[in-house]
Amino acid sequence: MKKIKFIYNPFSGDGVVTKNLDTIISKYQAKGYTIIPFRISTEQNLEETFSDIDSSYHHILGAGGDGTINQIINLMKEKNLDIPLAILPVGTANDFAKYIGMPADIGEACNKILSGEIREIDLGKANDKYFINVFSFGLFTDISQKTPTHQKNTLGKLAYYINGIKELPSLKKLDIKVTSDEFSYEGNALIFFTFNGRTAGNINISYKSEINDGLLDVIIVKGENILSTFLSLFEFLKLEHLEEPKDIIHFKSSDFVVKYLDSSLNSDIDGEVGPKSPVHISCIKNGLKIIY
Ligand SMILES: Nc1ncnc2c1ncn2[C@@H]1O[C@H](COP(=O)(O)OP(=O)(O)OP(=O)(O)O)[C@@H](O)[C@H]1O
Repeated sequence: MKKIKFIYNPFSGDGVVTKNLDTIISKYQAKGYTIIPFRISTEQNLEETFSDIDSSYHHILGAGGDGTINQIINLMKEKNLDIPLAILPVGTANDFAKYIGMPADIGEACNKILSGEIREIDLGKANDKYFINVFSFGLFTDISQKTPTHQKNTLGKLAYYINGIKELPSLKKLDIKVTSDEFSYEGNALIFFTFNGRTAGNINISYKSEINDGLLDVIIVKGENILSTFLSLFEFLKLEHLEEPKDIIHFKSSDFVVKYLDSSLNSDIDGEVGPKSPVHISCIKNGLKIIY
C-alpha cells in the first residue's frame, strides 16, 4: 500500500477538517493508500512529524489555510524532502489552493487530488523562508497575522476586510529601494507585493502571474497622493490596475533585493511573519511538486 502523511490543522477556518476525517480516509483508502495522520496542536511541534517522513511516502496531504501550507513547505525544504504536496483548502482565505482550482468541498477536493497529476511549480524564496503565494509588506499586508483566530473562525474572510478597513486611517508610506536586473526603483511605497500565485485575501491583485514561468510578479502601490491611491485601489476592484498603471509599478523578476527603512516592520509570507529588510527574493523554478 502507498503511504501518505496527512497533516491537518483543526484550528484552520472553522475546524471543518475535523468533521470530515472519515470522508478523507475512506476516499484515500478506496484508492489503495494508507493514511498516517498528524494533528497540528500547540503542544506538539509540527517539525516532530517530519522526522518520520521520507521518500517512502507517496505524498504529503496538507489540510489548512495558506499559513499552514507555508509551514509545511518550509519544513519540507529544510528537510530536503522532494515528495509531492497535495492541499485540502480548509482555512479562511486559501488563496493558493483556490488559484490551482481546489474545490472548497473536502470530498470533491479529495477526488481532484486522487485523480490529479504531479506538477512542478515555482516557489518564492525571501531570505531563508519559502513562500508559495505572496511576499508582502505595507498597508493591509499583515492583516492575516493580526486577525485573531476566533474572528477568522466566526466571520471568515469578512474578518480580513473589517480589519483592513480599520487600517485605512493610518496610510503610511515607506521609503523603499528595489534592485534587479529587470527593473530598479527607489521611492515611496504604500504596499509592496511579490506574487507567485494571484490573490491575497481572495482579491485578484496579480492576475498576470503564472506559477510555472520561473518569474515572480512584483506590484508596488506607490501612494503618491491620497487621490491617486484611492483611484488605484478602485481599479483593483475592476481588475484594470495592471493595464495602464498610474500609481502602480508592475514587473516580473526571478531575482531581486528590496530594502525598506523602517527596521521594526515585519514582512508577510503567505499570512505568516516574514523576514525584515533587506530581503533577497528569488524564484525557484520547479521548486515544488504539487498534485492537482
Ligand atoms: N504549528 C502550529 N501549531 C499550533 N497552531 C497553529 C500552527 N500553525 C497554525 N496554527 C493556528 O492555526 C490557525 C489557522 O491557520 P491557517 O493559516 O491554517 O488558517 P487560516 O488563517 O484560517 O487561513 P488562511 O491563512 O488561508 O487565511 C492560526 O491562526 C494559528 O492560530
